[in-house]
Amino acid sequence: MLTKTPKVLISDKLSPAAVQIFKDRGIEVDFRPGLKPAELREIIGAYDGLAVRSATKVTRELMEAAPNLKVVGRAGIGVDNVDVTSATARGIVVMNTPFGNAITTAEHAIAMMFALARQIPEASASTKAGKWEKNRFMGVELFGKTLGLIGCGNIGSIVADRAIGLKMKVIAFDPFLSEKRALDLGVEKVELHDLLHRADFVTLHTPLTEQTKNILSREAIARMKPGARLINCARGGLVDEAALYDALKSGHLAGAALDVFETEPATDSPLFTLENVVCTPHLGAATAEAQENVALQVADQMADFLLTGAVSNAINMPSVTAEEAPRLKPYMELVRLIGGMAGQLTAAQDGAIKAIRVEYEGHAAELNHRPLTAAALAGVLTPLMGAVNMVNAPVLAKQRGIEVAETTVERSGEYQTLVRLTVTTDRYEKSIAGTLLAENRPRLVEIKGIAVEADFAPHMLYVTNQDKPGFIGRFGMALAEAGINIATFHLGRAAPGGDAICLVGLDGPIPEEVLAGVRRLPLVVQATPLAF
Ligand SMILES: NC(=O)C1=CN([C@@H]2O[C@H](COP(=O)(O)OP(=O)(O)OC[C@H]3O[C@@H](n4cnc5c(N)ncnc54)[C@H](O)[C@@H]3O)[C@@H](O)[C@H]2O)C=CC1
Ligand SMILES: O=C(O)CCC(=O)C(=O)O
Repeated sequence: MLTKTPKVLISDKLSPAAVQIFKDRGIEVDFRPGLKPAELREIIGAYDGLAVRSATKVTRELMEAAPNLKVVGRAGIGVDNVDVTSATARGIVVMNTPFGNAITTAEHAIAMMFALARQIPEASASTKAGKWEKNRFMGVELFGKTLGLIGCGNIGSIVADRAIGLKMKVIAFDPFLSEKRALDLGVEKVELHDLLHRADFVTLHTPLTEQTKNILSREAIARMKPGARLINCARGGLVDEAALYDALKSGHLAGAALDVFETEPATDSPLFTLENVVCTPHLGAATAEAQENVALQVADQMADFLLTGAVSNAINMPSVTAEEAPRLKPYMELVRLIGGMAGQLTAAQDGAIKAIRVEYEGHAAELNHRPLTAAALAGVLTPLMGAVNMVNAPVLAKQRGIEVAETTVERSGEYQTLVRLTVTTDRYEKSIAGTLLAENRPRLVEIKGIAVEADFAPHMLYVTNQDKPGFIGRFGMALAEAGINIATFHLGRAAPGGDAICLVGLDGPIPEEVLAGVRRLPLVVQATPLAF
């Protein structure tokens, strides 16, 4: 959430509805579709948000030039034009609009199937050329034919529904499709080789990922039923275009309808020379309704995020609803503080973190924990690794083999609400707990199981000492002699004469030589400056 007016750039042709939403929500917006990559890199540094369709390539290089960028919004479904890994590493939220253009794209796939079955584009061109070639265009019926869906998610299932209405038999290959869902949709779940062997029409509806890339390889195309027809309204990289050309040219396949291509814009392709190929220029989502839907949705989602912290349809972070965002806000601050304290103490003692556990007690147990845990991780990791936020923290923790656990205890203990964070390193386990007081004021209540009640201050000094007479006087003198004012002073101990803690709020950072002096005092075990 920002304190200054956020600034958003729209770099692709989005419906003007998006511009209006941003303006209405009080966000500064620039609408500049068609910028060249170098031009975009030059200006992106000024923006908090970037809204795109598929033309803008949101690369690592672009994001490196965007220190203020917090969110990339994709007005559409596929995010293969966004380097999500780099965005996550830089703490940038990537959102899409998973439903707004699904019906439109499914309708396009059905339209392409009809176009293929009845050779409509060729017949139209011939008729307009005054040829009246009634005998040239002999089609096939869809009725009773088998349609094979590769990918049966949002779009695939709408295609299935429409195809069943056309009395086609629908079979689907999708490893994530449950038998129950398949039954509900009225489709038969099959393996890919079975689908290729049986389908008269094959239609692709998967995202382009490392797993799906080239899913219709030369071998897979060779296994398709002779005379089958292929429809691709998903992504070009799913199909081996050279192998498809050969299969169409040899007559193994009867036709293909392609909305998407390996390289776009596709202005030249051997496939364009074939009569039995129908092409559209990535028009799957191109209806007035779909474009209005995705533009409104992306602008609202981005505005919610920038103005309130609410997160919907993010690819790389847990959701936070608009209702939850204000309730979570004070807890975000609390976990940032206790996480930051744990991180600073860990950094000072130089231990490799093995595990981080976050416990939510009382009211805190009722909240949406995933974003809170992500914010707590960010708090811990920032002092160790630099700018970490709740987007990249879980990934960074995983990369470093840190085990992350959450627990909830619904009944309250001494405090109505409590969050306790425990960091386990090679050498120790250290926990810090905090609560929220009236007006959501964060309050530290426990360090290493020792009760210490303290407010957080921008500059603090954390000292552990032996609980013996003389420490407080010598410590106070050491600071006083250096002209350092103690703003707040809190003590806690495990047992009389045992380990003790002293937490001091200071008006400014403690100078190195004074810190060294404190560390040399008798009874002091360690002293760590903290900044929040
Ligand atoms: N031509 C166009 O203008 C448009 C194209 N699209 C493309 O359509 C794709 C699908 O969109 P939705 O259906 O909304 O996505 P979705 O996420 O709802 O469905 C994708 C389905 O693919 C399945 N899948 C994943 N890996 C698979 C694999 N290895 N083999 C088989 N199935 C696999 C998933 O389980 C999921 O059910 C998008 O990712 C996008 O690339 C989307 C909108 C417009
Ligand atoms: O924005 C567009 O026109 C393309 C839509 C698309 O490919 C998608 O939503 O994945």
